[in-house]
Amino acid sequence: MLDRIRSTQDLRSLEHLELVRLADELRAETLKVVSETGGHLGSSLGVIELTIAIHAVFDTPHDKLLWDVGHQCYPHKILTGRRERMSSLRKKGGISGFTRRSESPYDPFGAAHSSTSISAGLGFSVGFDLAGEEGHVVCVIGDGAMSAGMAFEALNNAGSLGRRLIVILNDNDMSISPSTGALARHLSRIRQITDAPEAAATGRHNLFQNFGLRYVGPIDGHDLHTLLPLLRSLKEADPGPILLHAVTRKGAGYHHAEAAPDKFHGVNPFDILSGTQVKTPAKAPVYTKVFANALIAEARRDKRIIGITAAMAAGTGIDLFQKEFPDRCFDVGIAEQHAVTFAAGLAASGMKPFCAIYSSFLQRAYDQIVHDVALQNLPVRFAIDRAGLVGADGPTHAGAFDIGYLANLPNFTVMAASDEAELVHMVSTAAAHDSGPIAFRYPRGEGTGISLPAEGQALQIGRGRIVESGRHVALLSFGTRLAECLSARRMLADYGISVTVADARFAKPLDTALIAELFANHELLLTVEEGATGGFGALVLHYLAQKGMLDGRTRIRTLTLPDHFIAQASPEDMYDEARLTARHIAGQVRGVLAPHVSEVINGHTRARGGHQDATPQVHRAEDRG
Ligand SMILES: Cc1ncc(C[n+]2csc(CCOP(=O)(O)OP(=O)(O)O)c2C)c(N)n1
Ligand SMILES: CC(=O)[C@@H](O)[C@H](O)COP(=O)(O)O
Ligand SMILES: [Mg+2]
Repeated sequence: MLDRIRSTQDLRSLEHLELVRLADELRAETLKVVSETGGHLGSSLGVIELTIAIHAVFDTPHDKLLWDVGHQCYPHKILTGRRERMSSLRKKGGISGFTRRSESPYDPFGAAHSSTSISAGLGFSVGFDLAGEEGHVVCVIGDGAMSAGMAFEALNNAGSLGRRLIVILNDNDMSISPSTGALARHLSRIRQITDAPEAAATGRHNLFQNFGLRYVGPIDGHDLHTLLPLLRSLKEADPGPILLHAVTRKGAGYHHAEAAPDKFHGVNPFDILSGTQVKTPAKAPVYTKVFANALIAEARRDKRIIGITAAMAAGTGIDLFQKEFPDRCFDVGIAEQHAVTFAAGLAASGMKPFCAIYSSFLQRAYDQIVHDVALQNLPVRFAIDRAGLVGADGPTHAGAFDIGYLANLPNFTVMAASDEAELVHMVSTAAAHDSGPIAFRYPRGEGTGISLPAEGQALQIGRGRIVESGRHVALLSFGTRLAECLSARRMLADYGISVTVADARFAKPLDTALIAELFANHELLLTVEEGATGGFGALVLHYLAQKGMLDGRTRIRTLTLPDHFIAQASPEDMYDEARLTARHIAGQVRGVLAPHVSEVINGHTRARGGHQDATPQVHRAEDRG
């Protein structure tokens, strides 16, 4: 059956029973693809029937189908002309793991960050009206995504505008982990109506109806015999917003995923029979685990320490904290804005809240960071995981901007761990720092393998460290590019170029003494960061300019992420494209010095402050204080 589908037009010509058979084939194909590529399995298996029914009833791509988050879009992609390319899913040059406008007309709107579909869908609906065009808009949003404030902003507007819009709530009672919050309870109450008709009366006026949407359901989201006629009737219904409540099972049709829907939310390639995922042996602990253990150690000493996550308990390691401190741990649902201001309230009440949020998801809470935290100088601690480039999730999940968007805020202290030992110390530093907001960032994945300190030591705020000394060039790293800087140092030694490598540790407050010394005592200062332009390097330049030190005698370059979004690939390949690897750093040094390299190496450079041979007398590597 699947072989007959070249476009959704073909799908619309299938008989009912052929669609039922197609569902089995589509489920098997989705399972096979993801077992080979890895990716978001559970949510994709949960929408097989919904995907078929929507494309069978609506005239896609003219009618717009929006997938919230988009992580469940693999069956949609298989049915909309991308079947042959699915083996490239989430790989370099391959199919994205989320919907993308540039990929297909069947993807009218990109996604990956949750809870955007109703807003965008309403935009398309009003767009049809204003263009005088007939068209339907269907938004599929999960119960987890529905818990975000943005979804309610959209419902509020949709309910009042009264435009034609079909919202399908894909309710599997799961986010990544089990759904939390009052909405989850409300949905479970509504779901019970199917089992207890007498309860129907009480369920009549549910939340969605009170928002002005016609509510239909709850129905079995896996039953095509129900879905197909119902969607056809909704398509012909009078214009106005409708919410269809479809009850599904995350991982439906694959027993391993149904039994452990959290474990099968995002998977590595796996063996279908056993459900065993392929895992490369870890060379070092992952940063997330190091953070969680360090926070637990601090929380044992200080009962004011609170852990907060926005529906990413496992992803941030807060689930480990929750095991030991259930009363001091809060999963607020997909609600980053609320998480930040909730933390601000806790800080104002004398607690020590640690808000553990991925860098890219934290973008959603920027005004709360500025208005509720920075402006009031409240000591909220931000544990920013997935800083820098993350790999298969691609540009939507890149932690590219937090340095710039935090270090420009008054009262903030902004740190980046250069390795997992530094991360332990930064957790202690944040725990001890009660005079204002403080953030520390660290990447997805494994550390360097450096031995971890038995106990974290609070760092002296605003102090960086020299890791290796040299004479000609200084590499000042902010974050985990430090390892690449040390490799570049070894490469440059082969050309007779002697390199100092320093770990800035802080983007705010800057270690101005270290920067001034490095700048005064080297031919070239290079800053390196896993962030977009306008972050650490810009702040160093700003400082040197303000001090009138940019006199041309010392050269300076700032290495940052490029001014374009980098498509998914392995993190290594993405950093290669970003030109932030050791060979790029070394190449940049040689490029800048090229015309003068012999003078530089032989010490016959321009008249300078007489420090030619002095190794900068600043903080030593062992100086943790
Ligand atoms: C703003 C934002 N925060 C967090 C996430 C991480 N995330 C991806 S999927 C997901 C759970 C979504 O649950 P639901 O909408 O119910 O979809 P399901 O996986 O159950 O199909 C979360 C929290 C995200 N994508 N965007
Ligand atoms: C779809 C989504 O946003 C999450 O599932 C995200 O992909 C998790 O990222 P990590 O795999 O880095 O935890
Ligand atoms: Mg769900």
